Amino acid sequence: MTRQQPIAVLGGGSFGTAIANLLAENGHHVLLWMRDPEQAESIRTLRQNPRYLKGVEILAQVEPTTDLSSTLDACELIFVALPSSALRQALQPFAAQLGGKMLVSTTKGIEADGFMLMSQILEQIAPHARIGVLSGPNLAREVAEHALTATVVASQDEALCRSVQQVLHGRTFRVYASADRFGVELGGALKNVYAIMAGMAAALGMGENTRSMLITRALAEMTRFAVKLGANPMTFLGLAGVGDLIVTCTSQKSRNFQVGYALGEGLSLDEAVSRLGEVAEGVNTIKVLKCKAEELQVYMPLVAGLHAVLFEGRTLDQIIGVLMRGEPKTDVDFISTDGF
Ligand SMILES: NC(=O)C1=CN([C@@H]2O[C@H](COP(=O)(O)OP(=O)(O)OC[C@H]3O[C@@H](n4cnc5c(N)ncnc54)[C@H](OP(=O)(O)O)[C@@H]3O)[C@@H](O)[C@H]2O)C=CC1
Ligand SMILES: O=C(CO)COP(=O)(O)O
Repeated sequence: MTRQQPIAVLGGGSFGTAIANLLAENGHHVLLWMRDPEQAESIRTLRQNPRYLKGVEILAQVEPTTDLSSTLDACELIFVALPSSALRQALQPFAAQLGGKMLVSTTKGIEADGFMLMSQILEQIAPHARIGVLSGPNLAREVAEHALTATVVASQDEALCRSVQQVLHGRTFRVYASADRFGVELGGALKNVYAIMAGMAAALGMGENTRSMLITRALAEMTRFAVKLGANPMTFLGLAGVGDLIVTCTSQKSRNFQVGYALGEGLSLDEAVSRLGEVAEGVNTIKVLKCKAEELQVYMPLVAGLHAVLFEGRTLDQIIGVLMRGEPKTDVDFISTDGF
């Protein structure tokens, strides 16, 4: 990739916009693809995204576009910041243009059919592309407002990791590399579910002990699940595991947390989602995860509990009772007993 070649960001939502601005700050020409011509025109003329990240100035080097085919042709490095529900449908028609490109998913969701992560979908659509993921504790607004932030680029393709580090690393944004693409991506998708629970607990006035218990047991539960799928548990101790879990379970800026908060205030799930008006991936992930955990026979009491409240007509009080009175367990699953 030459310095003159533009970099593509697909998706004109909060995260796509934040990433596009970071790249532009580092001197790159960015093609920010979105589906809505009116939104593109507003960005072109007002240098603000009218719907997402209000108040954030979009730099001149970010060029909004609605022409996906030309965007893909012009760029070798492509960040994908589309919701998980849209990624396959948006890119499948352009599969022939993706061979040899570096495709980096920033999307933290799971496709129900086949339990596929977004980078696996990219791999399926474009078997000859070079694939990576970007994930970590990266609330879009904080990234855009230059809060000191770290993230992880994960791929077995070391050159791809280096390219992403080169273009994104900057004054306020540090990019760490990992070879564990699956673990990094799974961490980003799973934590959304626990952020919904944390939002509910916050709305109900539960205390800091409760939040700490929830985060820690969530980490145990998601790690147990990931190990069953063959992931490396150590990845969950990094930014894309516990790092992202902490930020989404403690911040009102997290959309998944906000959905949980609204549920805790007594709104229905539909009301909570429509009040948000943005993507909260955890709402779909909880369904997919519950099924997969049952199929794999992984013990995930928090996931089962949230699912029961959202979709099986159980009350939160009933579920809290079940969780707290469950049989006593050991604290850390992965402590070796052979001398360490
Ligand atoms: N926001 C954050 O803090 C972070 C988000 N992420 C991940 O990034 C992904 C995107 O989230 P985010 O940017 O926040 O979401 P937003 O809700 O802010 O924006 C979603 C964007 O996707 C577009 N979109 C929706 N459906 C389609 C479609 N079928 N075709 C083309 N474009 C479509 C929307 O367009 P329109 O406006 O026209 O509907 C909008 O531009 C999620 O998986 C999220 O988990 C990752 C890290 C941080
Ligand atoms: O993934 C995120 C922060 O790392 C954003 O979380 P939300 O999608 O819940 O806003």
